[in-house]
Amino acid sequence: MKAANFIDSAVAEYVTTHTTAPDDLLLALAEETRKLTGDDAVMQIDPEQGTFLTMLVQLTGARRAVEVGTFTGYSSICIARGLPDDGSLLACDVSDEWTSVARRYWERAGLTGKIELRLGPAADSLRALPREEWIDFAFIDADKAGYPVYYEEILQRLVPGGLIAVDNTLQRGHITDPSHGRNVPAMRAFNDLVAGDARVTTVLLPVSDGVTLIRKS
Ligand SMILES: C[S@@+](CC[C@H](N)C(=O)[O-])C[C@H]1O[C@@H](n2cnc3c(N)ncnc32)[C@H](O)[C@@H]1O
Repeated sequence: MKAANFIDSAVAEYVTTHTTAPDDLLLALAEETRKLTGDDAVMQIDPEQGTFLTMLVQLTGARRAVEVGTFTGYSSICIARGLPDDGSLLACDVSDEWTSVARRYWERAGLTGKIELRLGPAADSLRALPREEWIDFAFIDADKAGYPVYYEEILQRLVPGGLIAVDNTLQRGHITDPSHGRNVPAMRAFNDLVAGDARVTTVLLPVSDGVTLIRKS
Protein backbone atom coordinates (compact mmCIF):
# COMPACT_ATOMS: atom_id res chain seq x y z
CA MET A 1 0.00 0.00 0.00
CA LYS A 2 1.48 3.33 -1.08
CA ALA A 3 1.86 6.78 0.44
CA ALA A 4 2.29 6.29 4.15
CA ASN A 5 2.01 9.92 5.19
CA PHE A 6 3.50 9.43 8.66
CA ILE A 7 6.98 9.25 7.14
CA ASP A 8 8.56 12.40 5.75
CA SER A 9 8.56 12.04 1.93
CA ALA A 10 12.31 12.71 1.67
CA VAL A 11 12.95 10.01 4.28
CA ALA A 12 10.57 7.64 2.46
CA GLU A 13 12.50 8.23 -0.77
CA TYR A 14 15.76 7.63 1.11
CA VAL A 15 14.42 4.33 2.46
CA THR A 16 13.49 3.21 -1.07
CA THR A 17 16.86 4.12 -2.53
CA HIS A 18 18.72 2.36 0.27
CA THR A 19 16.81 -0.91 0.04
CA THR A 20 17.61 -3.61 -2.53
CA ALA A 21 15.55 -2.67 -5.58
CA PRO A 22 13.00 -4.89 -7.33
CA ASP A 23 14.18 -6.75 -10.43
CA ASP A 24 12.87 -6.18 -13.97
CA LEU A 25 10.03 -8.67 -13.55
CA LEU A 26 8.63 -6.95 -10.45
CA LEU A 27 9.07 -3.55 -12.10
CA ALA A 28 7.13 -4.80 -15.14
CA LEU A 29 4.38 -6.17 -12.87
CA ALA A 30 4.11 -2.85 -11.02
CA GLU A 31 3.90 -0.99 -14.35
CA GLU A 32 1.26 -3.34 -15.80
CA THR A 33 -0.74 -3.15 -12.55
CA ARG A 34 -0.77 0.66 -12.81
CA LYS A 35 -2.00 0.48 -16.41
CA LEU A 36 -4.65 -2.19 -15.82
CA THR A 37 -6.06 -1.21 -12.43
CA GLY A 38 -5.60 2.57 -12.27
CA ASP A 39 -6.23 3.88 -8.77
CA ASP A 40 -6.52 0.34 -7.41
CA ALA A 41 -2.78 -0.08 -8.04
CA VAL A 42 -2.31 1.63 -4.68
CA MET A 43 -3.18 -1.77 -3.15
CA GLN A 44 0.12 -3.26 -4.31
CA ILE A 45 2.79 -3.49 -1.61
CA ASP A 46 5.74 -1.08 -1.79
CA PRO A 47 9.05 -2.24 -3.34
CA GLU A 48 10.85 -2.19 0.03
CA GLN A 49 8.09 -4.31 1.53
CA GLY A 50 8.64 -6.87 -1.20
CA THR A 51 12.34 -7.03 -0.40
CA PHE A 52 11.44 -7.27 3.29
CA LEU A 53 9.01 -10.17 2.70
CA THR A 54 11.57 -12.19 0.74
CA MET A 55 14.12 -11.62 3.49
CA LEU A 56 11.65 -12.59 6.25
CA VAL A 57 10.81 -15.85 4.50
CA GLN A 58 14.50 -16.61 4.02
CA LEU A 59 15.37 -15.73 7.63
CA THR A 60 12.60 -17.87 9.09
CA GLY A 61 13.49 -20.83 6.85
CA ALA A 62 9.80 -21.19 6.04
CA ARG A 63 8.70 -24.01 3.70
CA ARG A 64 4.91 -23.71 3.82
CA ALA A 65 3.43 -20.25 3.37
CA VAL A 66 -0.06 -18.77 3.06
CA GLU A 67 -1.05 -15.38 1.67
CA VAL A 68 -4.41 -13.67 2.15
CA GLY A 69 -4.83 -10.96 -0.51
CA THR A 70 -2.92 -11.62 -3.73
CA PHE A 71 -4.18 -8.92 -6.14
CA THR A 72 -1.87 -8.96 -9.20
CA GLY A 73 0.78 -11.03 -7.47
CA TYR A 74 3.60 -8.75 -6.29
CA SER A 75 3.79 -9.97 -2.68
CA SER A 76 3.20 -13.60 -3.68
CA ILE A 77 6.25 -13.51 -5.96
CA CYS A 78 8.36 -11.97 -3.19
CA ILE A 79 7.25 -14.63 -0.69
CA ALA A 80 7.66 -17.54 -3.10
CA ARG A 81 11.15 -16.38 -4.05
CA GLY A 82 12.20 -16.65 -0.39
CA LEU A 83 11.01 -20.27 -0.10
CA PRO A 84 13.31 -23.25 -0.72
CA ASP A 85 12.89 -25.31 -3.92
CA ASP A 86 10.47 -27.70 -2.22
CA GLY A 87 8.51 -24.88 -0.56
CA SER A 88 4.96 -23.85 -1.42
CA LEU A 89 2.70 -20.84 -1.13
CA LEU A 90 -1.09 -20.97 -0.97
CA ALA A 91 -2.41 -17.65 -2.32
CA CYS A 92 -5.99 -16.68 -1.39
CA ASP A 93 -8.05 -14.02 -3.17
CA VAL A 94 -11.61 -13.43 -4.39
CA SER A 95 -10.73 -11.82 -7.73
CA ASP A 96 -10.27 -13.99 -10.79
CA GLU A 97 -9.60 -10.85 -12.85
CA TRP A 98 -6.73 -9.52 -10.71
CA THR A 99 -5.19 -12.91 -9.99
CA SER A 100 -5.16 -13.71 -13.73
CA VAL A 101 -2.39 -11.09 -13.91
CA ALA A 102 -0.65 -12.80 -10.98
CA ARG A 103 -0.83 -16.17 -12.73
CA ARG A 104 0.89 -14.74 -15.82
CA TYR A 105 3.70 -13.29 -13.72
CA TRP A 106 4.10 -16.50 -11.69
CA GLU A 107 4.67 -18.24 -15.02
CA ARG A 108 7.20 -15.62 -16.14
CA ALA A 109 8.98 -15.86 -12.78
CA GLY A 110 9.17 -19.67 -13.01
CA LEU A 111 7.06 -19.96 -9.84
CA THR A 112 3.97 -21.75 -11.17
CA GLY A 113 4.94 -25.01 -9.46
CA LYS A 114 5.44 -23.28 -6.12
CA ILE A 115 2.23 -21.23 -5.85
CA GLU A 116 -1.33 -22.54 -5.60
CA LEU A 117 -4.21 -20.09 -6.02
CA ARG A 118 -7.36 -20.53 -3.93
CA LEU A 119 -10.17 -18.34 -5.31
CA GLY A 120 -13.05 -17.36 -3.01
CA PRO A 121 -13.61 -15.61 0.31
CA ALA A 122 -10.41 -16.15 2.29
CA ALA A 123 -12.29 -17.05 5.50
CA ASP A 124 -13.80 -20.06 3.71
CA SER A 125 -10.50 -21.01 2.07
CA LEU A 126 -8.65 -20.90 5.41
CA ARG A 127 -11.34 -22.80 7.33
CA ALA A 128 -11.13 -25.59 4.74
CA LEU A 129 -7.38 -26.10 5.34
CA PRO A 130 -6.04 -28.98 7.47
CA ARG A 131 -6.36 -28.15 11.17
CA GLU A 132 -2.91 -29.29 12.29
CA GLU A 133 0.07 -26.92 12.71
CA TRP A 134 1.75 -26.79 9.27
CA ILE A 135 2.03 -23.13 8.20
CA ASP A 136 5.51 -21.61 8.71
CA PHE A 137 4.84 -18.13 7.33
CA ALA A 138 1.74 -16.09 6.46
CA PHE A 139 1.07 -12.67 4.99
CA ILE A 140 -2.31 -10.97 5.57
CA ASP A 141 -3.15 -8.13 3.15
CA ALA A 142 -6.86 -8.20 2.26
CA ASP A 143 -10.16 -6.65 3.50
CA LYS A 144 -9.45 -5.14 6.89
CA ALA A 145 -12.72 -6.31 8.53
CA GLY A 146 -11.65 -9.89 7.87
CA TYR A 147 -8.29 -9.64 9.62
CA PRO A 148 -9.39 -11.13 13.00
CA VAL A 149 -10.79 -14.23 11.29
CA TYR A 150 -7.76 -14.62 9.01
CA TYR A 151 -5.45 -14.20 12.00
CA GLU A 152 -7.26 -16.79 14.13
CA GLU A 153 -7.59 -19.37 11.36
CA ILE A 154 -3.90 -18.99 10.45
CA LEU A 155 -2.67 -18.92 14.07
CA GLN A 156 -4.39 -22.24 14.79
CA ARG A 157 -2.47 -23.77 11.86
CA LEU A 158 0.85 -21.98 12.45
CA VAL A 159 3.80 -23.99 13.75
CA PRO A 160 5.20 -22.83 17.12
CA GLY A 161 7.82 -20.21 16.19
CA GLY A 162 6.02 -19.50 12.91
CA LEU A 163 5.54 -15.93 11.71
CA ILE A 164 2.56 -13.89 10.47
CA ALA A 165 3.19 -10.54 8.76
CA VAL A 166 0.19 -8.19 8.57
CA ASP A 167 -0.02 -5.19 6.25
CA ASN A 168 -1.59 -1.73 6.65
CA THR A 169 -1.56 -1.73 10.45
CA LEU A 170 -0.79 2.02 10.65
CA GLN A 171 -3.41 3.12 8.10
CA ARG A 172 -1.23 5.82 6.54
CA GLY A 173 -0.68 7.34 9.95
CA HIS A 174 -4.40 7.67 10.79
CA ILE A 175 -4.38 4.73 13.20
CA THR A 176 -4.48 6.95 16.30
CA ASP A 177 -7.68 8.71 15.11
CA PRO A 178 -10.61 6.35 15.87
CA SER A 179 -13.04 8.49 13.85
CA HIS A 180 -11.03 8.31 10.62
CA GLY A 181 -12.72 6.40 7.80
CA ARG A 182 -13.98 2.85 7.60
CA ASN A 183 -10.80 0.82 7.97
CA VAL A 184 -9.19 2.59 10.92
CA PRO A 185 -11.67 1.30 13.56
CA ALA A 186 -11.31 -2.24 12.20
CA MET A 187 -7.53 -2.01 12.21
CA ARG A 188 -7.44 -0.52 15.71
CA ALA A 189 -9.55 -3.41 17.00
CA PHE A 190 -7.24 -5.87 15.25
CA ASN A 191 -4.07 -4.24 16.60
CA ASP A 192 -5.55 -4.33 20.14
CA LEU A 193 -6.47 -7.99 19.70
CA VAL A 194 -2.94 -8.96 18.69
CA ALA A 195 -1.22 -6.80 21.32
CA GLY A 196 -3.30 -8.52 24.02
CA ASP A 197 -2.86 -12.07 22.73
CA ALA A 198 -0.70 -14.09 25.15
CA ARG A 199 -0.15 -16.78 22.50
CA VAL A 200 2.16 -14.54 20.47
CA THR A 201 5.00 -12.02 20.55
CA THR A 202 4.40 -9.05 18.27
CA VAL A 203 6.12 -5.94 16.95
CA LEU A 204 4.45 -3.23 14.88
CA LEU A 205 6.98 -1.78 12.44
CA PRO A 206 6.60 1.62 10.72
CA VAL A 207 7.59 0.03 7.43
CA SER A 208 5.54 1.28 4.49
CA ASP A 209 1.89 1.45 5.69
CA GLY A 210 2.73 -0.39 8.91
CA VAL A 211 3.72 -4.06 9.00
CA THR A 212 3.04 -6.08 12.14
CA LEU A 213 5.14 -9.17 12.76
CA ILE A 214 3.53 -11.82 14.94
CA ARG A 215 5.48 -14.85 16.20
CA LYS A 216 3.58 -17.78 17.69
CA SER A 217 5.06 -18.88 21.02
C1 LIG B 1 -4.35 -4.88 -0.80
S1 LIG B 1 -4.77 -6.03 -2.05
C2 LIG B 1 -3.46 -7.21 -1.94
C3 LIG B 1 -2.17 -6.69 -2.54
C4 LIG B 1 -1.14 -7.77 -2.75
N1 LIG B 1 -0.68 -8.31 -1.50
C5 LIG B 1 0.03 -7.26 -3.57
O1 LIG B 1 1.17 -7.34 -3.13
O2 LIG B 1 -0.21 -6.76 -4.68
C6 LIG B 1 -6.15 -6.83 -1.31
C7 LIG B 1 -6.67 -8.06 -2.04
O3 LIG B 1 -7.59 -8.70 -1.16
C8 LIG B 1 -8.59 -9.30 -1.94
N2 LIG B 1 -9.76 -9.54 -1.09
C9 LIG B 1 -10.67 -8.64 -0.63
N3 LIG B 1 -11.60 -9.25 0.12
C10 LIG B 1 -11.26 -10.56 0.16
C11 LIG B 1 -11.82 -11.71 0.78
N4 LIG B 1 -12.92 -11.62 1.53
N5 LIG B 1 -11.22 -12.89 0.59
C12 LIG B 1 -10.10 -13.00 -0.16
N6 LIG B 1 -9.51 -11.94 -0.78
C13 LIG B 1 -10.09 -10.75 -0.61
C14 LIG B 1 -8.83 -8.32 -3.09
O4 LIG B 1 -9.41 -8.98 -4.20
C15 LIG B 1 -7.42 -7.79 -3.35
O5 LIG B 1 -6.82 -8.46 -4.42
